[in-house]
Amino acid sequence: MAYVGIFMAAFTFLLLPKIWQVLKISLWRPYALSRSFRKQGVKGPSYSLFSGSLHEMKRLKMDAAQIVMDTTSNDITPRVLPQYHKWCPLYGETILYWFGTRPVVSISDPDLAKQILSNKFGFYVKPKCSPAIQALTGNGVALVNGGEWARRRRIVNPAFSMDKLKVMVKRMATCTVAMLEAWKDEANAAMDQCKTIEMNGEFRKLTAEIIAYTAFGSSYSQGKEAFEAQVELQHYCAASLLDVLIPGSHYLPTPSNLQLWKLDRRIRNSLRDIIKSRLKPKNLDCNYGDDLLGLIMSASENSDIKEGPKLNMDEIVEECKTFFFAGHETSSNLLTWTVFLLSLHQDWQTRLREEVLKECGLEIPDSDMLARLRLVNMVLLEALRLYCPVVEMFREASKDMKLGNMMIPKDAWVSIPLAKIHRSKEYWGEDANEFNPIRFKNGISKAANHPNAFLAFGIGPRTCVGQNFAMLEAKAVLAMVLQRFCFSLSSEYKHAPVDNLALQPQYGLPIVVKPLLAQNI
Ligand code: HEM
Repeated sequence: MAYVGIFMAAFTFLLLPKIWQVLKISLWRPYALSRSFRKQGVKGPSYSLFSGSLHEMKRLKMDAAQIVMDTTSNDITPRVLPQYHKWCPLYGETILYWFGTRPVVSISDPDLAKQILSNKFGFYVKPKCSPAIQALTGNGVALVNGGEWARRRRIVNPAFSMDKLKVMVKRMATCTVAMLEAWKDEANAAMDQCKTIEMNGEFRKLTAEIIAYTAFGSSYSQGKEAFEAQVELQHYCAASLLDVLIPGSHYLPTPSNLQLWKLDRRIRNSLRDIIKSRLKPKNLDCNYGDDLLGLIMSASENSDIKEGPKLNMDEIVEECKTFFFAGHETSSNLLTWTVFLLSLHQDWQTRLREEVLKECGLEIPDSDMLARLRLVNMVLLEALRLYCPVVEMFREASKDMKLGNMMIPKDAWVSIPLAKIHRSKEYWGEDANEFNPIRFKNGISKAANHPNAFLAFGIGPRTCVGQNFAMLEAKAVLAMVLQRFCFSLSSEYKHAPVDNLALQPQYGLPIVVKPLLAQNI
């Protein structure tokens, strides 16, 4: 009898509160929040126990992945953001849905997006990612929040200043020449001097080379090894994005966790070795080199940061991973989609080639030449608008927040679907889905009838730290391609943009390249 009493007492005091907690999170809160949002005029798909809207989203994504679009259509939302394509006609532009038990409010109004992304007090924070995503992207400046973020951003910023980037253009060009030489050899070996090349794969390799070279300079081959493991890791993460997260499951030695831990160890060890080799013999003037790693190590030593210590070894490792992840997928996809658009719009390809030959001749472009490429810049921005590598951004409300006419409760997420905002007719006009680089002739803020309708690099304090790097890299690579080749879309191409952590062509981008005979470079 006594045991039963003890059991009942334990049940009452230990288990009941837990059960109540689970019921509150998985039943009561979704019910109460759905009601409260409905009163504020915000509707959405109904909540399913534990999985929220995840199963529906997964199903819609799987169905969308079967669609092959018309090659000339730039309307990628049904394929890339199928959930909004289905839900918006039913519930309106602002939608409440559920990542498991977590409420997410999707915002498509640039004014509200600006309020979220530019919040002065940092009340909308970056949401905590799954351990797999953290291992992949690095728990660096892109993921941390608050004072920790400010400390890291201050250390990282100077490495991306324009004068430092100018030096890096040479390294970007060196990597590009090697790739283009290989293309030329392959094309010249063909009877008709034409060669079909899968551009997405080529640009991924190239941007990985560039980031490894600009990040690690002389330690480049060691850095490449680490980054190759990171690419492998990406396959595990992309597959698990819409899985329902079971608390604690990342500690279990499942086959995929074991593989993930192994890759993570390999990445860390390689990066630690590189950093250690820079530290000895100890550099007295704290000059660790002019590559990204060296600049960050120097900035960390020299900075007059009051709050908190300078970056330690593990933190530098995380920043290196962040640069690689943030810097190579996005940039390669910008190049991929720009080449795709220029293959379809041969008139623009000719115009850009004329501009490049006028400003750079047949020389390897330097940063001053690149700065004069106005049309190239406009085309890159238009490619970023139509095929933005990051299709959606998320933030978490760190306290109850008033947003427009809505109350966003603490812990709720807000999503900003860039790909949708970028093709809204309300902001971009009737030709929102057309390729029209001229719209950027007076700069980004005047391209649409709302100054914040272009969000490819984010806005506010957490805007992309590598955007100048990315634009210089894209201009340099594109200019060098245009100097040497004309190109057109292969008949094998299937138009199927897909969001695998960045916007990619699902079946690759086969492009027919032909060396320009007049340009013997
Ligand atoms: C076309 C190329 C690129 C695009 C479209 C892009 C896009 C973005 C976007 C949208 C954000 C903001 C994300 C958010 O607020 O949730 C971001 C942040 C960031 N990007 Fe990029 N990015 C590109 C290239 C790069 C490169 C080349 C690097 C570094 C080498 C880089 C490093 C970062 C970092 C570190 C952050 C986090 C900044 C912070 O939170 O303070 N990005 N990027």
